[in-house]
Amino acid sequence: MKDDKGIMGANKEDEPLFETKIARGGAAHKLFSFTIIIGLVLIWTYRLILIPTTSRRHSWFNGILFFADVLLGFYWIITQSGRCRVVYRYPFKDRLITRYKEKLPKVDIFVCTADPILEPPSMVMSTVLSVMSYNYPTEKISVYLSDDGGSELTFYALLEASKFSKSWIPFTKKYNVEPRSPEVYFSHQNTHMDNESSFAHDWTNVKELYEDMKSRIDSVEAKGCIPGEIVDQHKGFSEWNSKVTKHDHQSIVQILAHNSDPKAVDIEGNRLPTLVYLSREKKPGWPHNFKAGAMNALLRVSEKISNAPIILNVDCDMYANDPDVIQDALCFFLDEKKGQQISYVQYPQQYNNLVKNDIYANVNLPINEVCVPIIYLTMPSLSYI
Ligand SMILES: O=c1ccn([C@@H]2O[C@H](COP(=O)(O)OP(=O)(O)O[C@H]3O[C@H](CO)[C@@H](O)[C@H](O)[C@H]3O)[C@@H](O)[C@H]2O)c(=O)[nH]1
Ligand SMILES: [Mn+2]
Repeated sequence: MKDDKGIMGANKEDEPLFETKIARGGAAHKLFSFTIIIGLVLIWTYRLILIPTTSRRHSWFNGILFFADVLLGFYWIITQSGRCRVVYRYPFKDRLITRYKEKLPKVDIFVCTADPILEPPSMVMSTVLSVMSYNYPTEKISVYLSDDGGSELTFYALLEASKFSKSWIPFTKKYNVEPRSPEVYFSHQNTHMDNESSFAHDWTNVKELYEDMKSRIDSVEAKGCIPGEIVDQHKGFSEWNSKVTKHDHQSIVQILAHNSDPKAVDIEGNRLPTLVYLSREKKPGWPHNFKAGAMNALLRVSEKISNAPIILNVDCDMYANDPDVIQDALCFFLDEKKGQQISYVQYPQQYNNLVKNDIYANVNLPINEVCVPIIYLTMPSLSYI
């Protein structure tokens, strides 16, 4: 008998957490590219050698054409850099879970919003609820909403979302529903369930709670201010007064749930993720640096509250269409051999609600469906609502 890595097979602890495979057909693509490069060089040579000398106007015009050909060829060559050696990466979540169990790291999730009119709070809450319900130990997740709109409407919406999360999170995990954005989930599954199963019962119940929450948020938004009886429900509203505007206000930080608080539990008694509202200080004349500025403020605030080693960032108009997003990313960060070289994992984005003609080509067919199709099957992606 040899050692563990011999006859007995590879030591489980040594197995990598992700695998990189080179796509097939690389040689054929290189050959194809090479023939195009030859074509390009021939066109350039043709232009250079056969510059018409009959008139100055002709040679000037031909010079411009030569320049255009060189530019187009150059751009084409640059695009080849991403296609000549396509690799696919496959994370092994099961190995991650069995190896790390209780030792899985804490994760801070940053959601940025900037304007309650352009980015309606009910939409932002679906994003927040989708990230709160990832398949990951809830006591290790902290969700921070950065509100550059400095709006009490967004704060109110987050308060509503924190109450609804007590039903939404256990529902998603019990039935493994996908996607975890309640707005997208219920708009895909909008038929009435009339059977007697416990799923149908829970589904109807949670859908009703969701619709109620959404209509409360939307009606407060339509009014443009928070009714007095709601203001009395939470001391956080005292941060707002008539002087607070989007561009001029003090820092506002409100912790709506903390996962070390034994009272912060869902309807089944499981710990809730930490949930924090942040609206960083703004003063007229001081550059706030948009999303980058918001991320800096989020780093400083989260450092004091949860200080997780891993940070996940989403825009407020996104949702994760795969609840295992965190586990997938951790396979790259925690891989014993290669993890130290990785500081950043980016998921592909897909766009929803596009107009039929997609005049700005947002659906990005060449990249999403031709160049990296397998990544879509194996990697989670963040989607725009
Ligand atoms: O002062 C600001 C301005 C924007 N945002 C947020 O930043 C995000 C992105 O802004 P958006 O205007 O929606 O830009 P998009 O073009 O939709 O987003 C793409 O482009 C951005 C800037 O290039 C990147 O930051 C995003 O991640 C990327 O998805 C949104 O959540 C905003 O709420 C702020 O937090 N503060
Ligand atoms: Mn956006």
